[in-house]
Amino acid sequence: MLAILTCVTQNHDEKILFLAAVVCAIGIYASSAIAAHAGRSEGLTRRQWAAASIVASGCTAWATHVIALLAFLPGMAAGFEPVLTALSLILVISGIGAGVWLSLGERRRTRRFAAGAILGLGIAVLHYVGQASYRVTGQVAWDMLLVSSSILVGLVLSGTALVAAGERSRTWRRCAVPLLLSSITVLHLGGMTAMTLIYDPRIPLPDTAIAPATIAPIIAAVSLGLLMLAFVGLRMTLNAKAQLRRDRERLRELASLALEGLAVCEEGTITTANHSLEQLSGMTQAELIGCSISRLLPSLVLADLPEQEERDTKLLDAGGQSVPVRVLCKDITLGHKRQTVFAFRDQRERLKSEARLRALAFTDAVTGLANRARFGDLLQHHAAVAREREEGCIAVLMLDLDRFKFVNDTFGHGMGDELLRKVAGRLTAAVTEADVVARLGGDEFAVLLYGVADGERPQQVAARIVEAVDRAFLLDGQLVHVGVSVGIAITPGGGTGPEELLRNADLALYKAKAEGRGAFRMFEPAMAERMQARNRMETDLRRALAAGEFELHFQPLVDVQSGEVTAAEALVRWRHPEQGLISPADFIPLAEETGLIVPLGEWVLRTACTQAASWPQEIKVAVNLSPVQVRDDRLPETVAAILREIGLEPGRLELEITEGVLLDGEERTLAMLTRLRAIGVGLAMDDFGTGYSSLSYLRRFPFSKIKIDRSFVCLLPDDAESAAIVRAIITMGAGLGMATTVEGVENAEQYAFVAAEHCGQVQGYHVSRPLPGPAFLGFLSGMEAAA
Ligand SMILES: Nc1nc2c(ncn2[C@@H]2O[C@@H]3COP(=O)(O)O[C@H]4[C@@H](O)[C@H](n5cnc6c(=O)[nH]c(N)nc65)O[C@@H]4COP(=O)(O)O[C@H]3[C@H]2O)c(=O)[nH]1
Repeated sequence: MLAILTCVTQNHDEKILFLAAVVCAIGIYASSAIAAHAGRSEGLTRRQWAAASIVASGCTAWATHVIALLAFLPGMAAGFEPVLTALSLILVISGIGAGVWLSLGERRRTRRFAAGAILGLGIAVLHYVGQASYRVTGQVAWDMLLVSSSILVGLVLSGTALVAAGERSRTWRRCAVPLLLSSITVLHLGGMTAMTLIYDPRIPLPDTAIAPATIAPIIAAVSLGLLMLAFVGLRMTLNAKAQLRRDRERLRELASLALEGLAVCEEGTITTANHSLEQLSGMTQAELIGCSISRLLPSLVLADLPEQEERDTKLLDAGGQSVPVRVLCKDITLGHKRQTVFAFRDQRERLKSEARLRALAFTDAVTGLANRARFGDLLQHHAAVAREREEGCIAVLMLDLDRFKFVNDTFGHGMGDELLRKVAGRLTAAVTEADVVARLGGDEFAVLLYGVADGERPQQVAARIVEAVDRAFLLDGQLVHVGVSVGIAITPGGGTGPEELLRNADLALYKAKAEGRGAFRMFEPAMAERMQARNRMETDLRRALAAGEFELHFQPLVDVQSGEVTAAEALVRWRHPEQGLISPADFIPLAEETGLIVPLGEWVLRTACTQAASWPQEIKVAVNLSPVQVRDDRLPETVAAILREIGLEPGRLELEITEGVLLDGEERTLAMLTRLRAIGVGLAMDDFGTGYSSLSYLRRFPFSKIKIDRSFVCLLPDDAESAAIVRAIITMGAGLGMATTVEGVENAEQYAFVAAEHCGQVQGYHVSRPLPGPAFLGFLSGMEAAA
């Protein structure tokens, strides 16, 4: 170290040495400014400026070295061997070129270090080939230890310089030039100190040696070139900075208009942020600028963020709160610099409205209970869990309100909704918080219980529900009674999959309703079998209708006063190819459920009217109408058309309607019956006394006849209560101007009783059983002959 210091201070002309340093500094500035410009350029221009930068670097190193040699004071004549001097220039340009080329785009430090070492090697070769070209009148001796140590240190320094140049950190990058300068200095001064010149007049300077005075102008020209290049570089740098300022300003103006938060980053550090980002992050502009983007987006690996692809993540705001954001990043060139723009879209409102929508999609709007979709999801989930864990069962309770339609039609839909809300409240109160209550639609509710051990808890819950809904509801100041029927299916016997459970709970519900409503039933496998049999029958029924397997029997109605047959009731029969004659009680309910009653009823009506047309004029025909038919708006037109088609007088047709029809909604039924009456047909209230009959019904509805149900007749004449009822109805009918028919008269005593009570007509086995058409005609002839 001392030797180097002595060499610098004693063996060098300090002014020229200073000049070498100045040329070196100018050259390095020119090379790096041009290299930076190359980095900002594209394509061929980029390559050309990169080559110029390499040549400038080589020339800088070479000129510095030669000027430093000129500063050296050997104390004897000295000169430069031209070939080696030129070769040293070529070698240093090649070395620097190779080093730079290898380091371009290289992120691995070891590779960059190797590239830097190659670059350093070029400079070392420059020095030692250059020094070899330095000739004096004497001998040159070398301190090889110093040579090799200066090369080693020089290579390490130049390798480290290129490692630093490629680092992300600005501080490290700033160290690159001083490190490279140190490498050059060490190589030069080390080489100079290692060289010992021994004056020997016997060794003259070679003839070809160029005198220092001759090489000085060449060096001056090269230095001037470097100086010019430095100016060009300076100009380009200033332009680039101005461009960057303009671009940033323009971007800031644009960004201030954006509703989304925007941040422009340079190597992960925010350089520009807009007002929206300030609001989103709760940070001021001053806090944002210079802040690392990772501080805002801690959960995002920025290197993995593809360009132009939105990512949902969390933004950490000033208060440490996570704000859900959607981030989009894009690399842009700003004033020739690669920068990254991050756009932040606040997701809070979107997520809130999505959550609201999700809640709406899974909630029943009327009751606020879970809806069908939500119930289906929960059932699927819990059924899967129950299957996997094999512990605990789940139970599905299907509920159907018994008289909801009546309430809805009578009090209106607003009250119907109110009732549903009240029912929902009672259902929720009847279960625990862990259980799920849902409204599946209309008056259909469902309950899901999980973790049940056996049928005991589901049955207890069902009993509580039946009891709760059975209590009267106060609606618009009126007490309203509705009941509920419940069907229960429990895993695994009642099914394991969600659909199976629902289907089986439905079957149990069907059974509960069929057995009288206001009750609950557990699913039993026999129910499924019965349902299958029912399904088979339905298919059979459709086929029978097409195949003409139905026939009509007629039961005479006798006028008590005259003893003559005045009418006959048409009663349908199904002559099944295998099962023989099937009673209507066995298939009419199914035909009603499936809607098949409409075509079947039309067939009955047409057939009954056709047959009646061939009977004596004074005999009427009575046809039963199902409530389903009465609900059909086209019924009056159908009846009128059939009568017209057959040519039967409307007065000869009597339509029998059960009281149940009146429950369908008074106004609608009244309108329908009025339209039927307008055709001229008679209307009989069938099975009177069994349903919800009231005197007001009889007064309001245009019935021409009451048929007293046979349940009141079977105990006559001995049962005083039955006798009183029958007597009362006959009296009431007479009072209202309606004819009365007593059904189910099976013996002479009953006949005598009703005759004594002045009933109009009698129907029953005592007169005749229902007879096929020809037999009925035979019966009529028989009656005529007897008379
Ligand atoms: N025990 C007893 N029974 C007697 C006596 N006299 C008549 N019956 C039976 O009582 C039922 C009278 O018909 P309904 O009350 O209208 O009751 C009918 C009616 O509601 C329905 N029905 C029959 N045919 C039709 C039809 O064409 N359309 C519709 N919608 N319903 C029908 O099926 C029900 C049953 O019909 P059926 O089995 O034919 O049974 C008939 C008849 O056979 C008697 O003295 N003692």
